[in-house]
Amino acid sequence: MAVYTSVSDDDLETFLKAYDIGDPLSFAGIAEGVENSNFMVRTTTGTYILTLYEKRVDPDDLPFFLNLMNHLSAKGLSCPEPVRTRSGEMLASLNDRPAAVVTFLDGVWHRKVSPAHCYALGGELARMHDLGGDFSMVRENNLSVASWRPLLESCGPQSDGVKPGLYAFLEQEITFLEQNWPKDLPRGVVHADLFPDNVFFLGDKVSGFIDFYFACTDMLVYDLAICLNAWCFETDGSFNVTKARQMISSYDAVRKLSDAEMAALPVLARGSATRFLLTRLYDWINHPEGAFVKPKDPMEYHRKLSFHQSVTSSAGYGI
Ligand SMILES: Nc1ncnc2c1ncn2[C@@H]1O[C@H](COP(=O)(O)OP(=O)(O)O)[C@@H](O)[C@H]1O
Ligand SMILES: N[C@@H](CCOP(=O)(O)O)C(=O)O
Repeated sequence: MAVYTSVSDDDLETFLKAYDIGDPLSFAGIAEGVENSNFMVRTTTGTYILTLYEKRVDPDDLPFFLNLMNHLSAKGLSCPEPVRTRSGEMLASLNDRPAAVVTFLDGVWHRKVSPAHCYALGGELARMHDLGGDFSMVRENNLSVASWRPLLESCGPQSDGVKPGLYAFLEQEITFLEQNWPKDLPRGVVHADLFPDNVFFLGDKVSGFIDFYFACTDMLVYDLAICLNAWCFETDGSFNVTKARQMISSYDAVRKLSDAEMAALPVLARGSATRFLLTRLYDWINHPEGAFVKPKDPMEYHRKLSFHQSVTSSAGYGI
């Protein structure tokens, strides 16, 4: 349940007076999500999402996220569009939290992913990268390779309580990644968390991307590596090469991948698996007793990382 901060009907009514979106008809907290408090607000003019940004989001990053969604939606990508207040602001404040209202996207996300979904995702991801090409703001990826060793150190010896030998395994992997991380690949705006729960579909077509709160400036093909991890493994841990081939080929049809980008996929997939293993491990070790958001399983990403360690070229991904 991701509603950390409650909002009363009176608070909402007063808050919405700053916007030109009509009068509230209904208002409900949204159970899904983990980072922020989200509410669905129906008004006389339509349906909107109200987000109150919680402590894991740095308020200084909010202008990047909101301007990015504004930029991409103006260019025709289906993603939440920040609604401005009557005085023209995308960012407001409610109950001592930074807050924003964005447009509601139709569609559902799929727990059971098909090759057709992967095909649709690859093309839309490439389109997002193209449309982000002239976005002028920059936000460095604070969860990239330079952050992994300090993150592991902050997990400390408790890591081995999750799996014996995990600390040494990760230390060795991080050393490999620090030495082999690509430096000269095309960069731009990446979503950086495009998991199935952040991609809505209507039928087999992508109807929108949500949750841009890890978006940053990084190697474009790193986003594809994140998607290979999040979309192409089966629940039994096996890698589905058909899904990977569908995703990579549809991406490549919209935005041509260079030989260097293709060749970098295995190391980027290792890096992406390491990133999610580490953040999940940190949350697993540090989640407060009785917290209502269940931490995600770090070992899922240990298994994914072990698979990528066995991949020697992009042929391992069906291409
Ligand atoms: N623009 C939107 N349109 C429709 N539903 C949305 C939108 N934004 C968020 N949601 C709903 O809220 C849930 C949580 O949103 P998300 O941004 O993933 O939260 P968090 O950042 O806390 O993980 C989503 O799974 C979806 O159900
Ligand atoms: N996708 C990440 C966790 C971030 O959750 P989200 O609800 O903000 O997408 C993971 O699976 O580790």
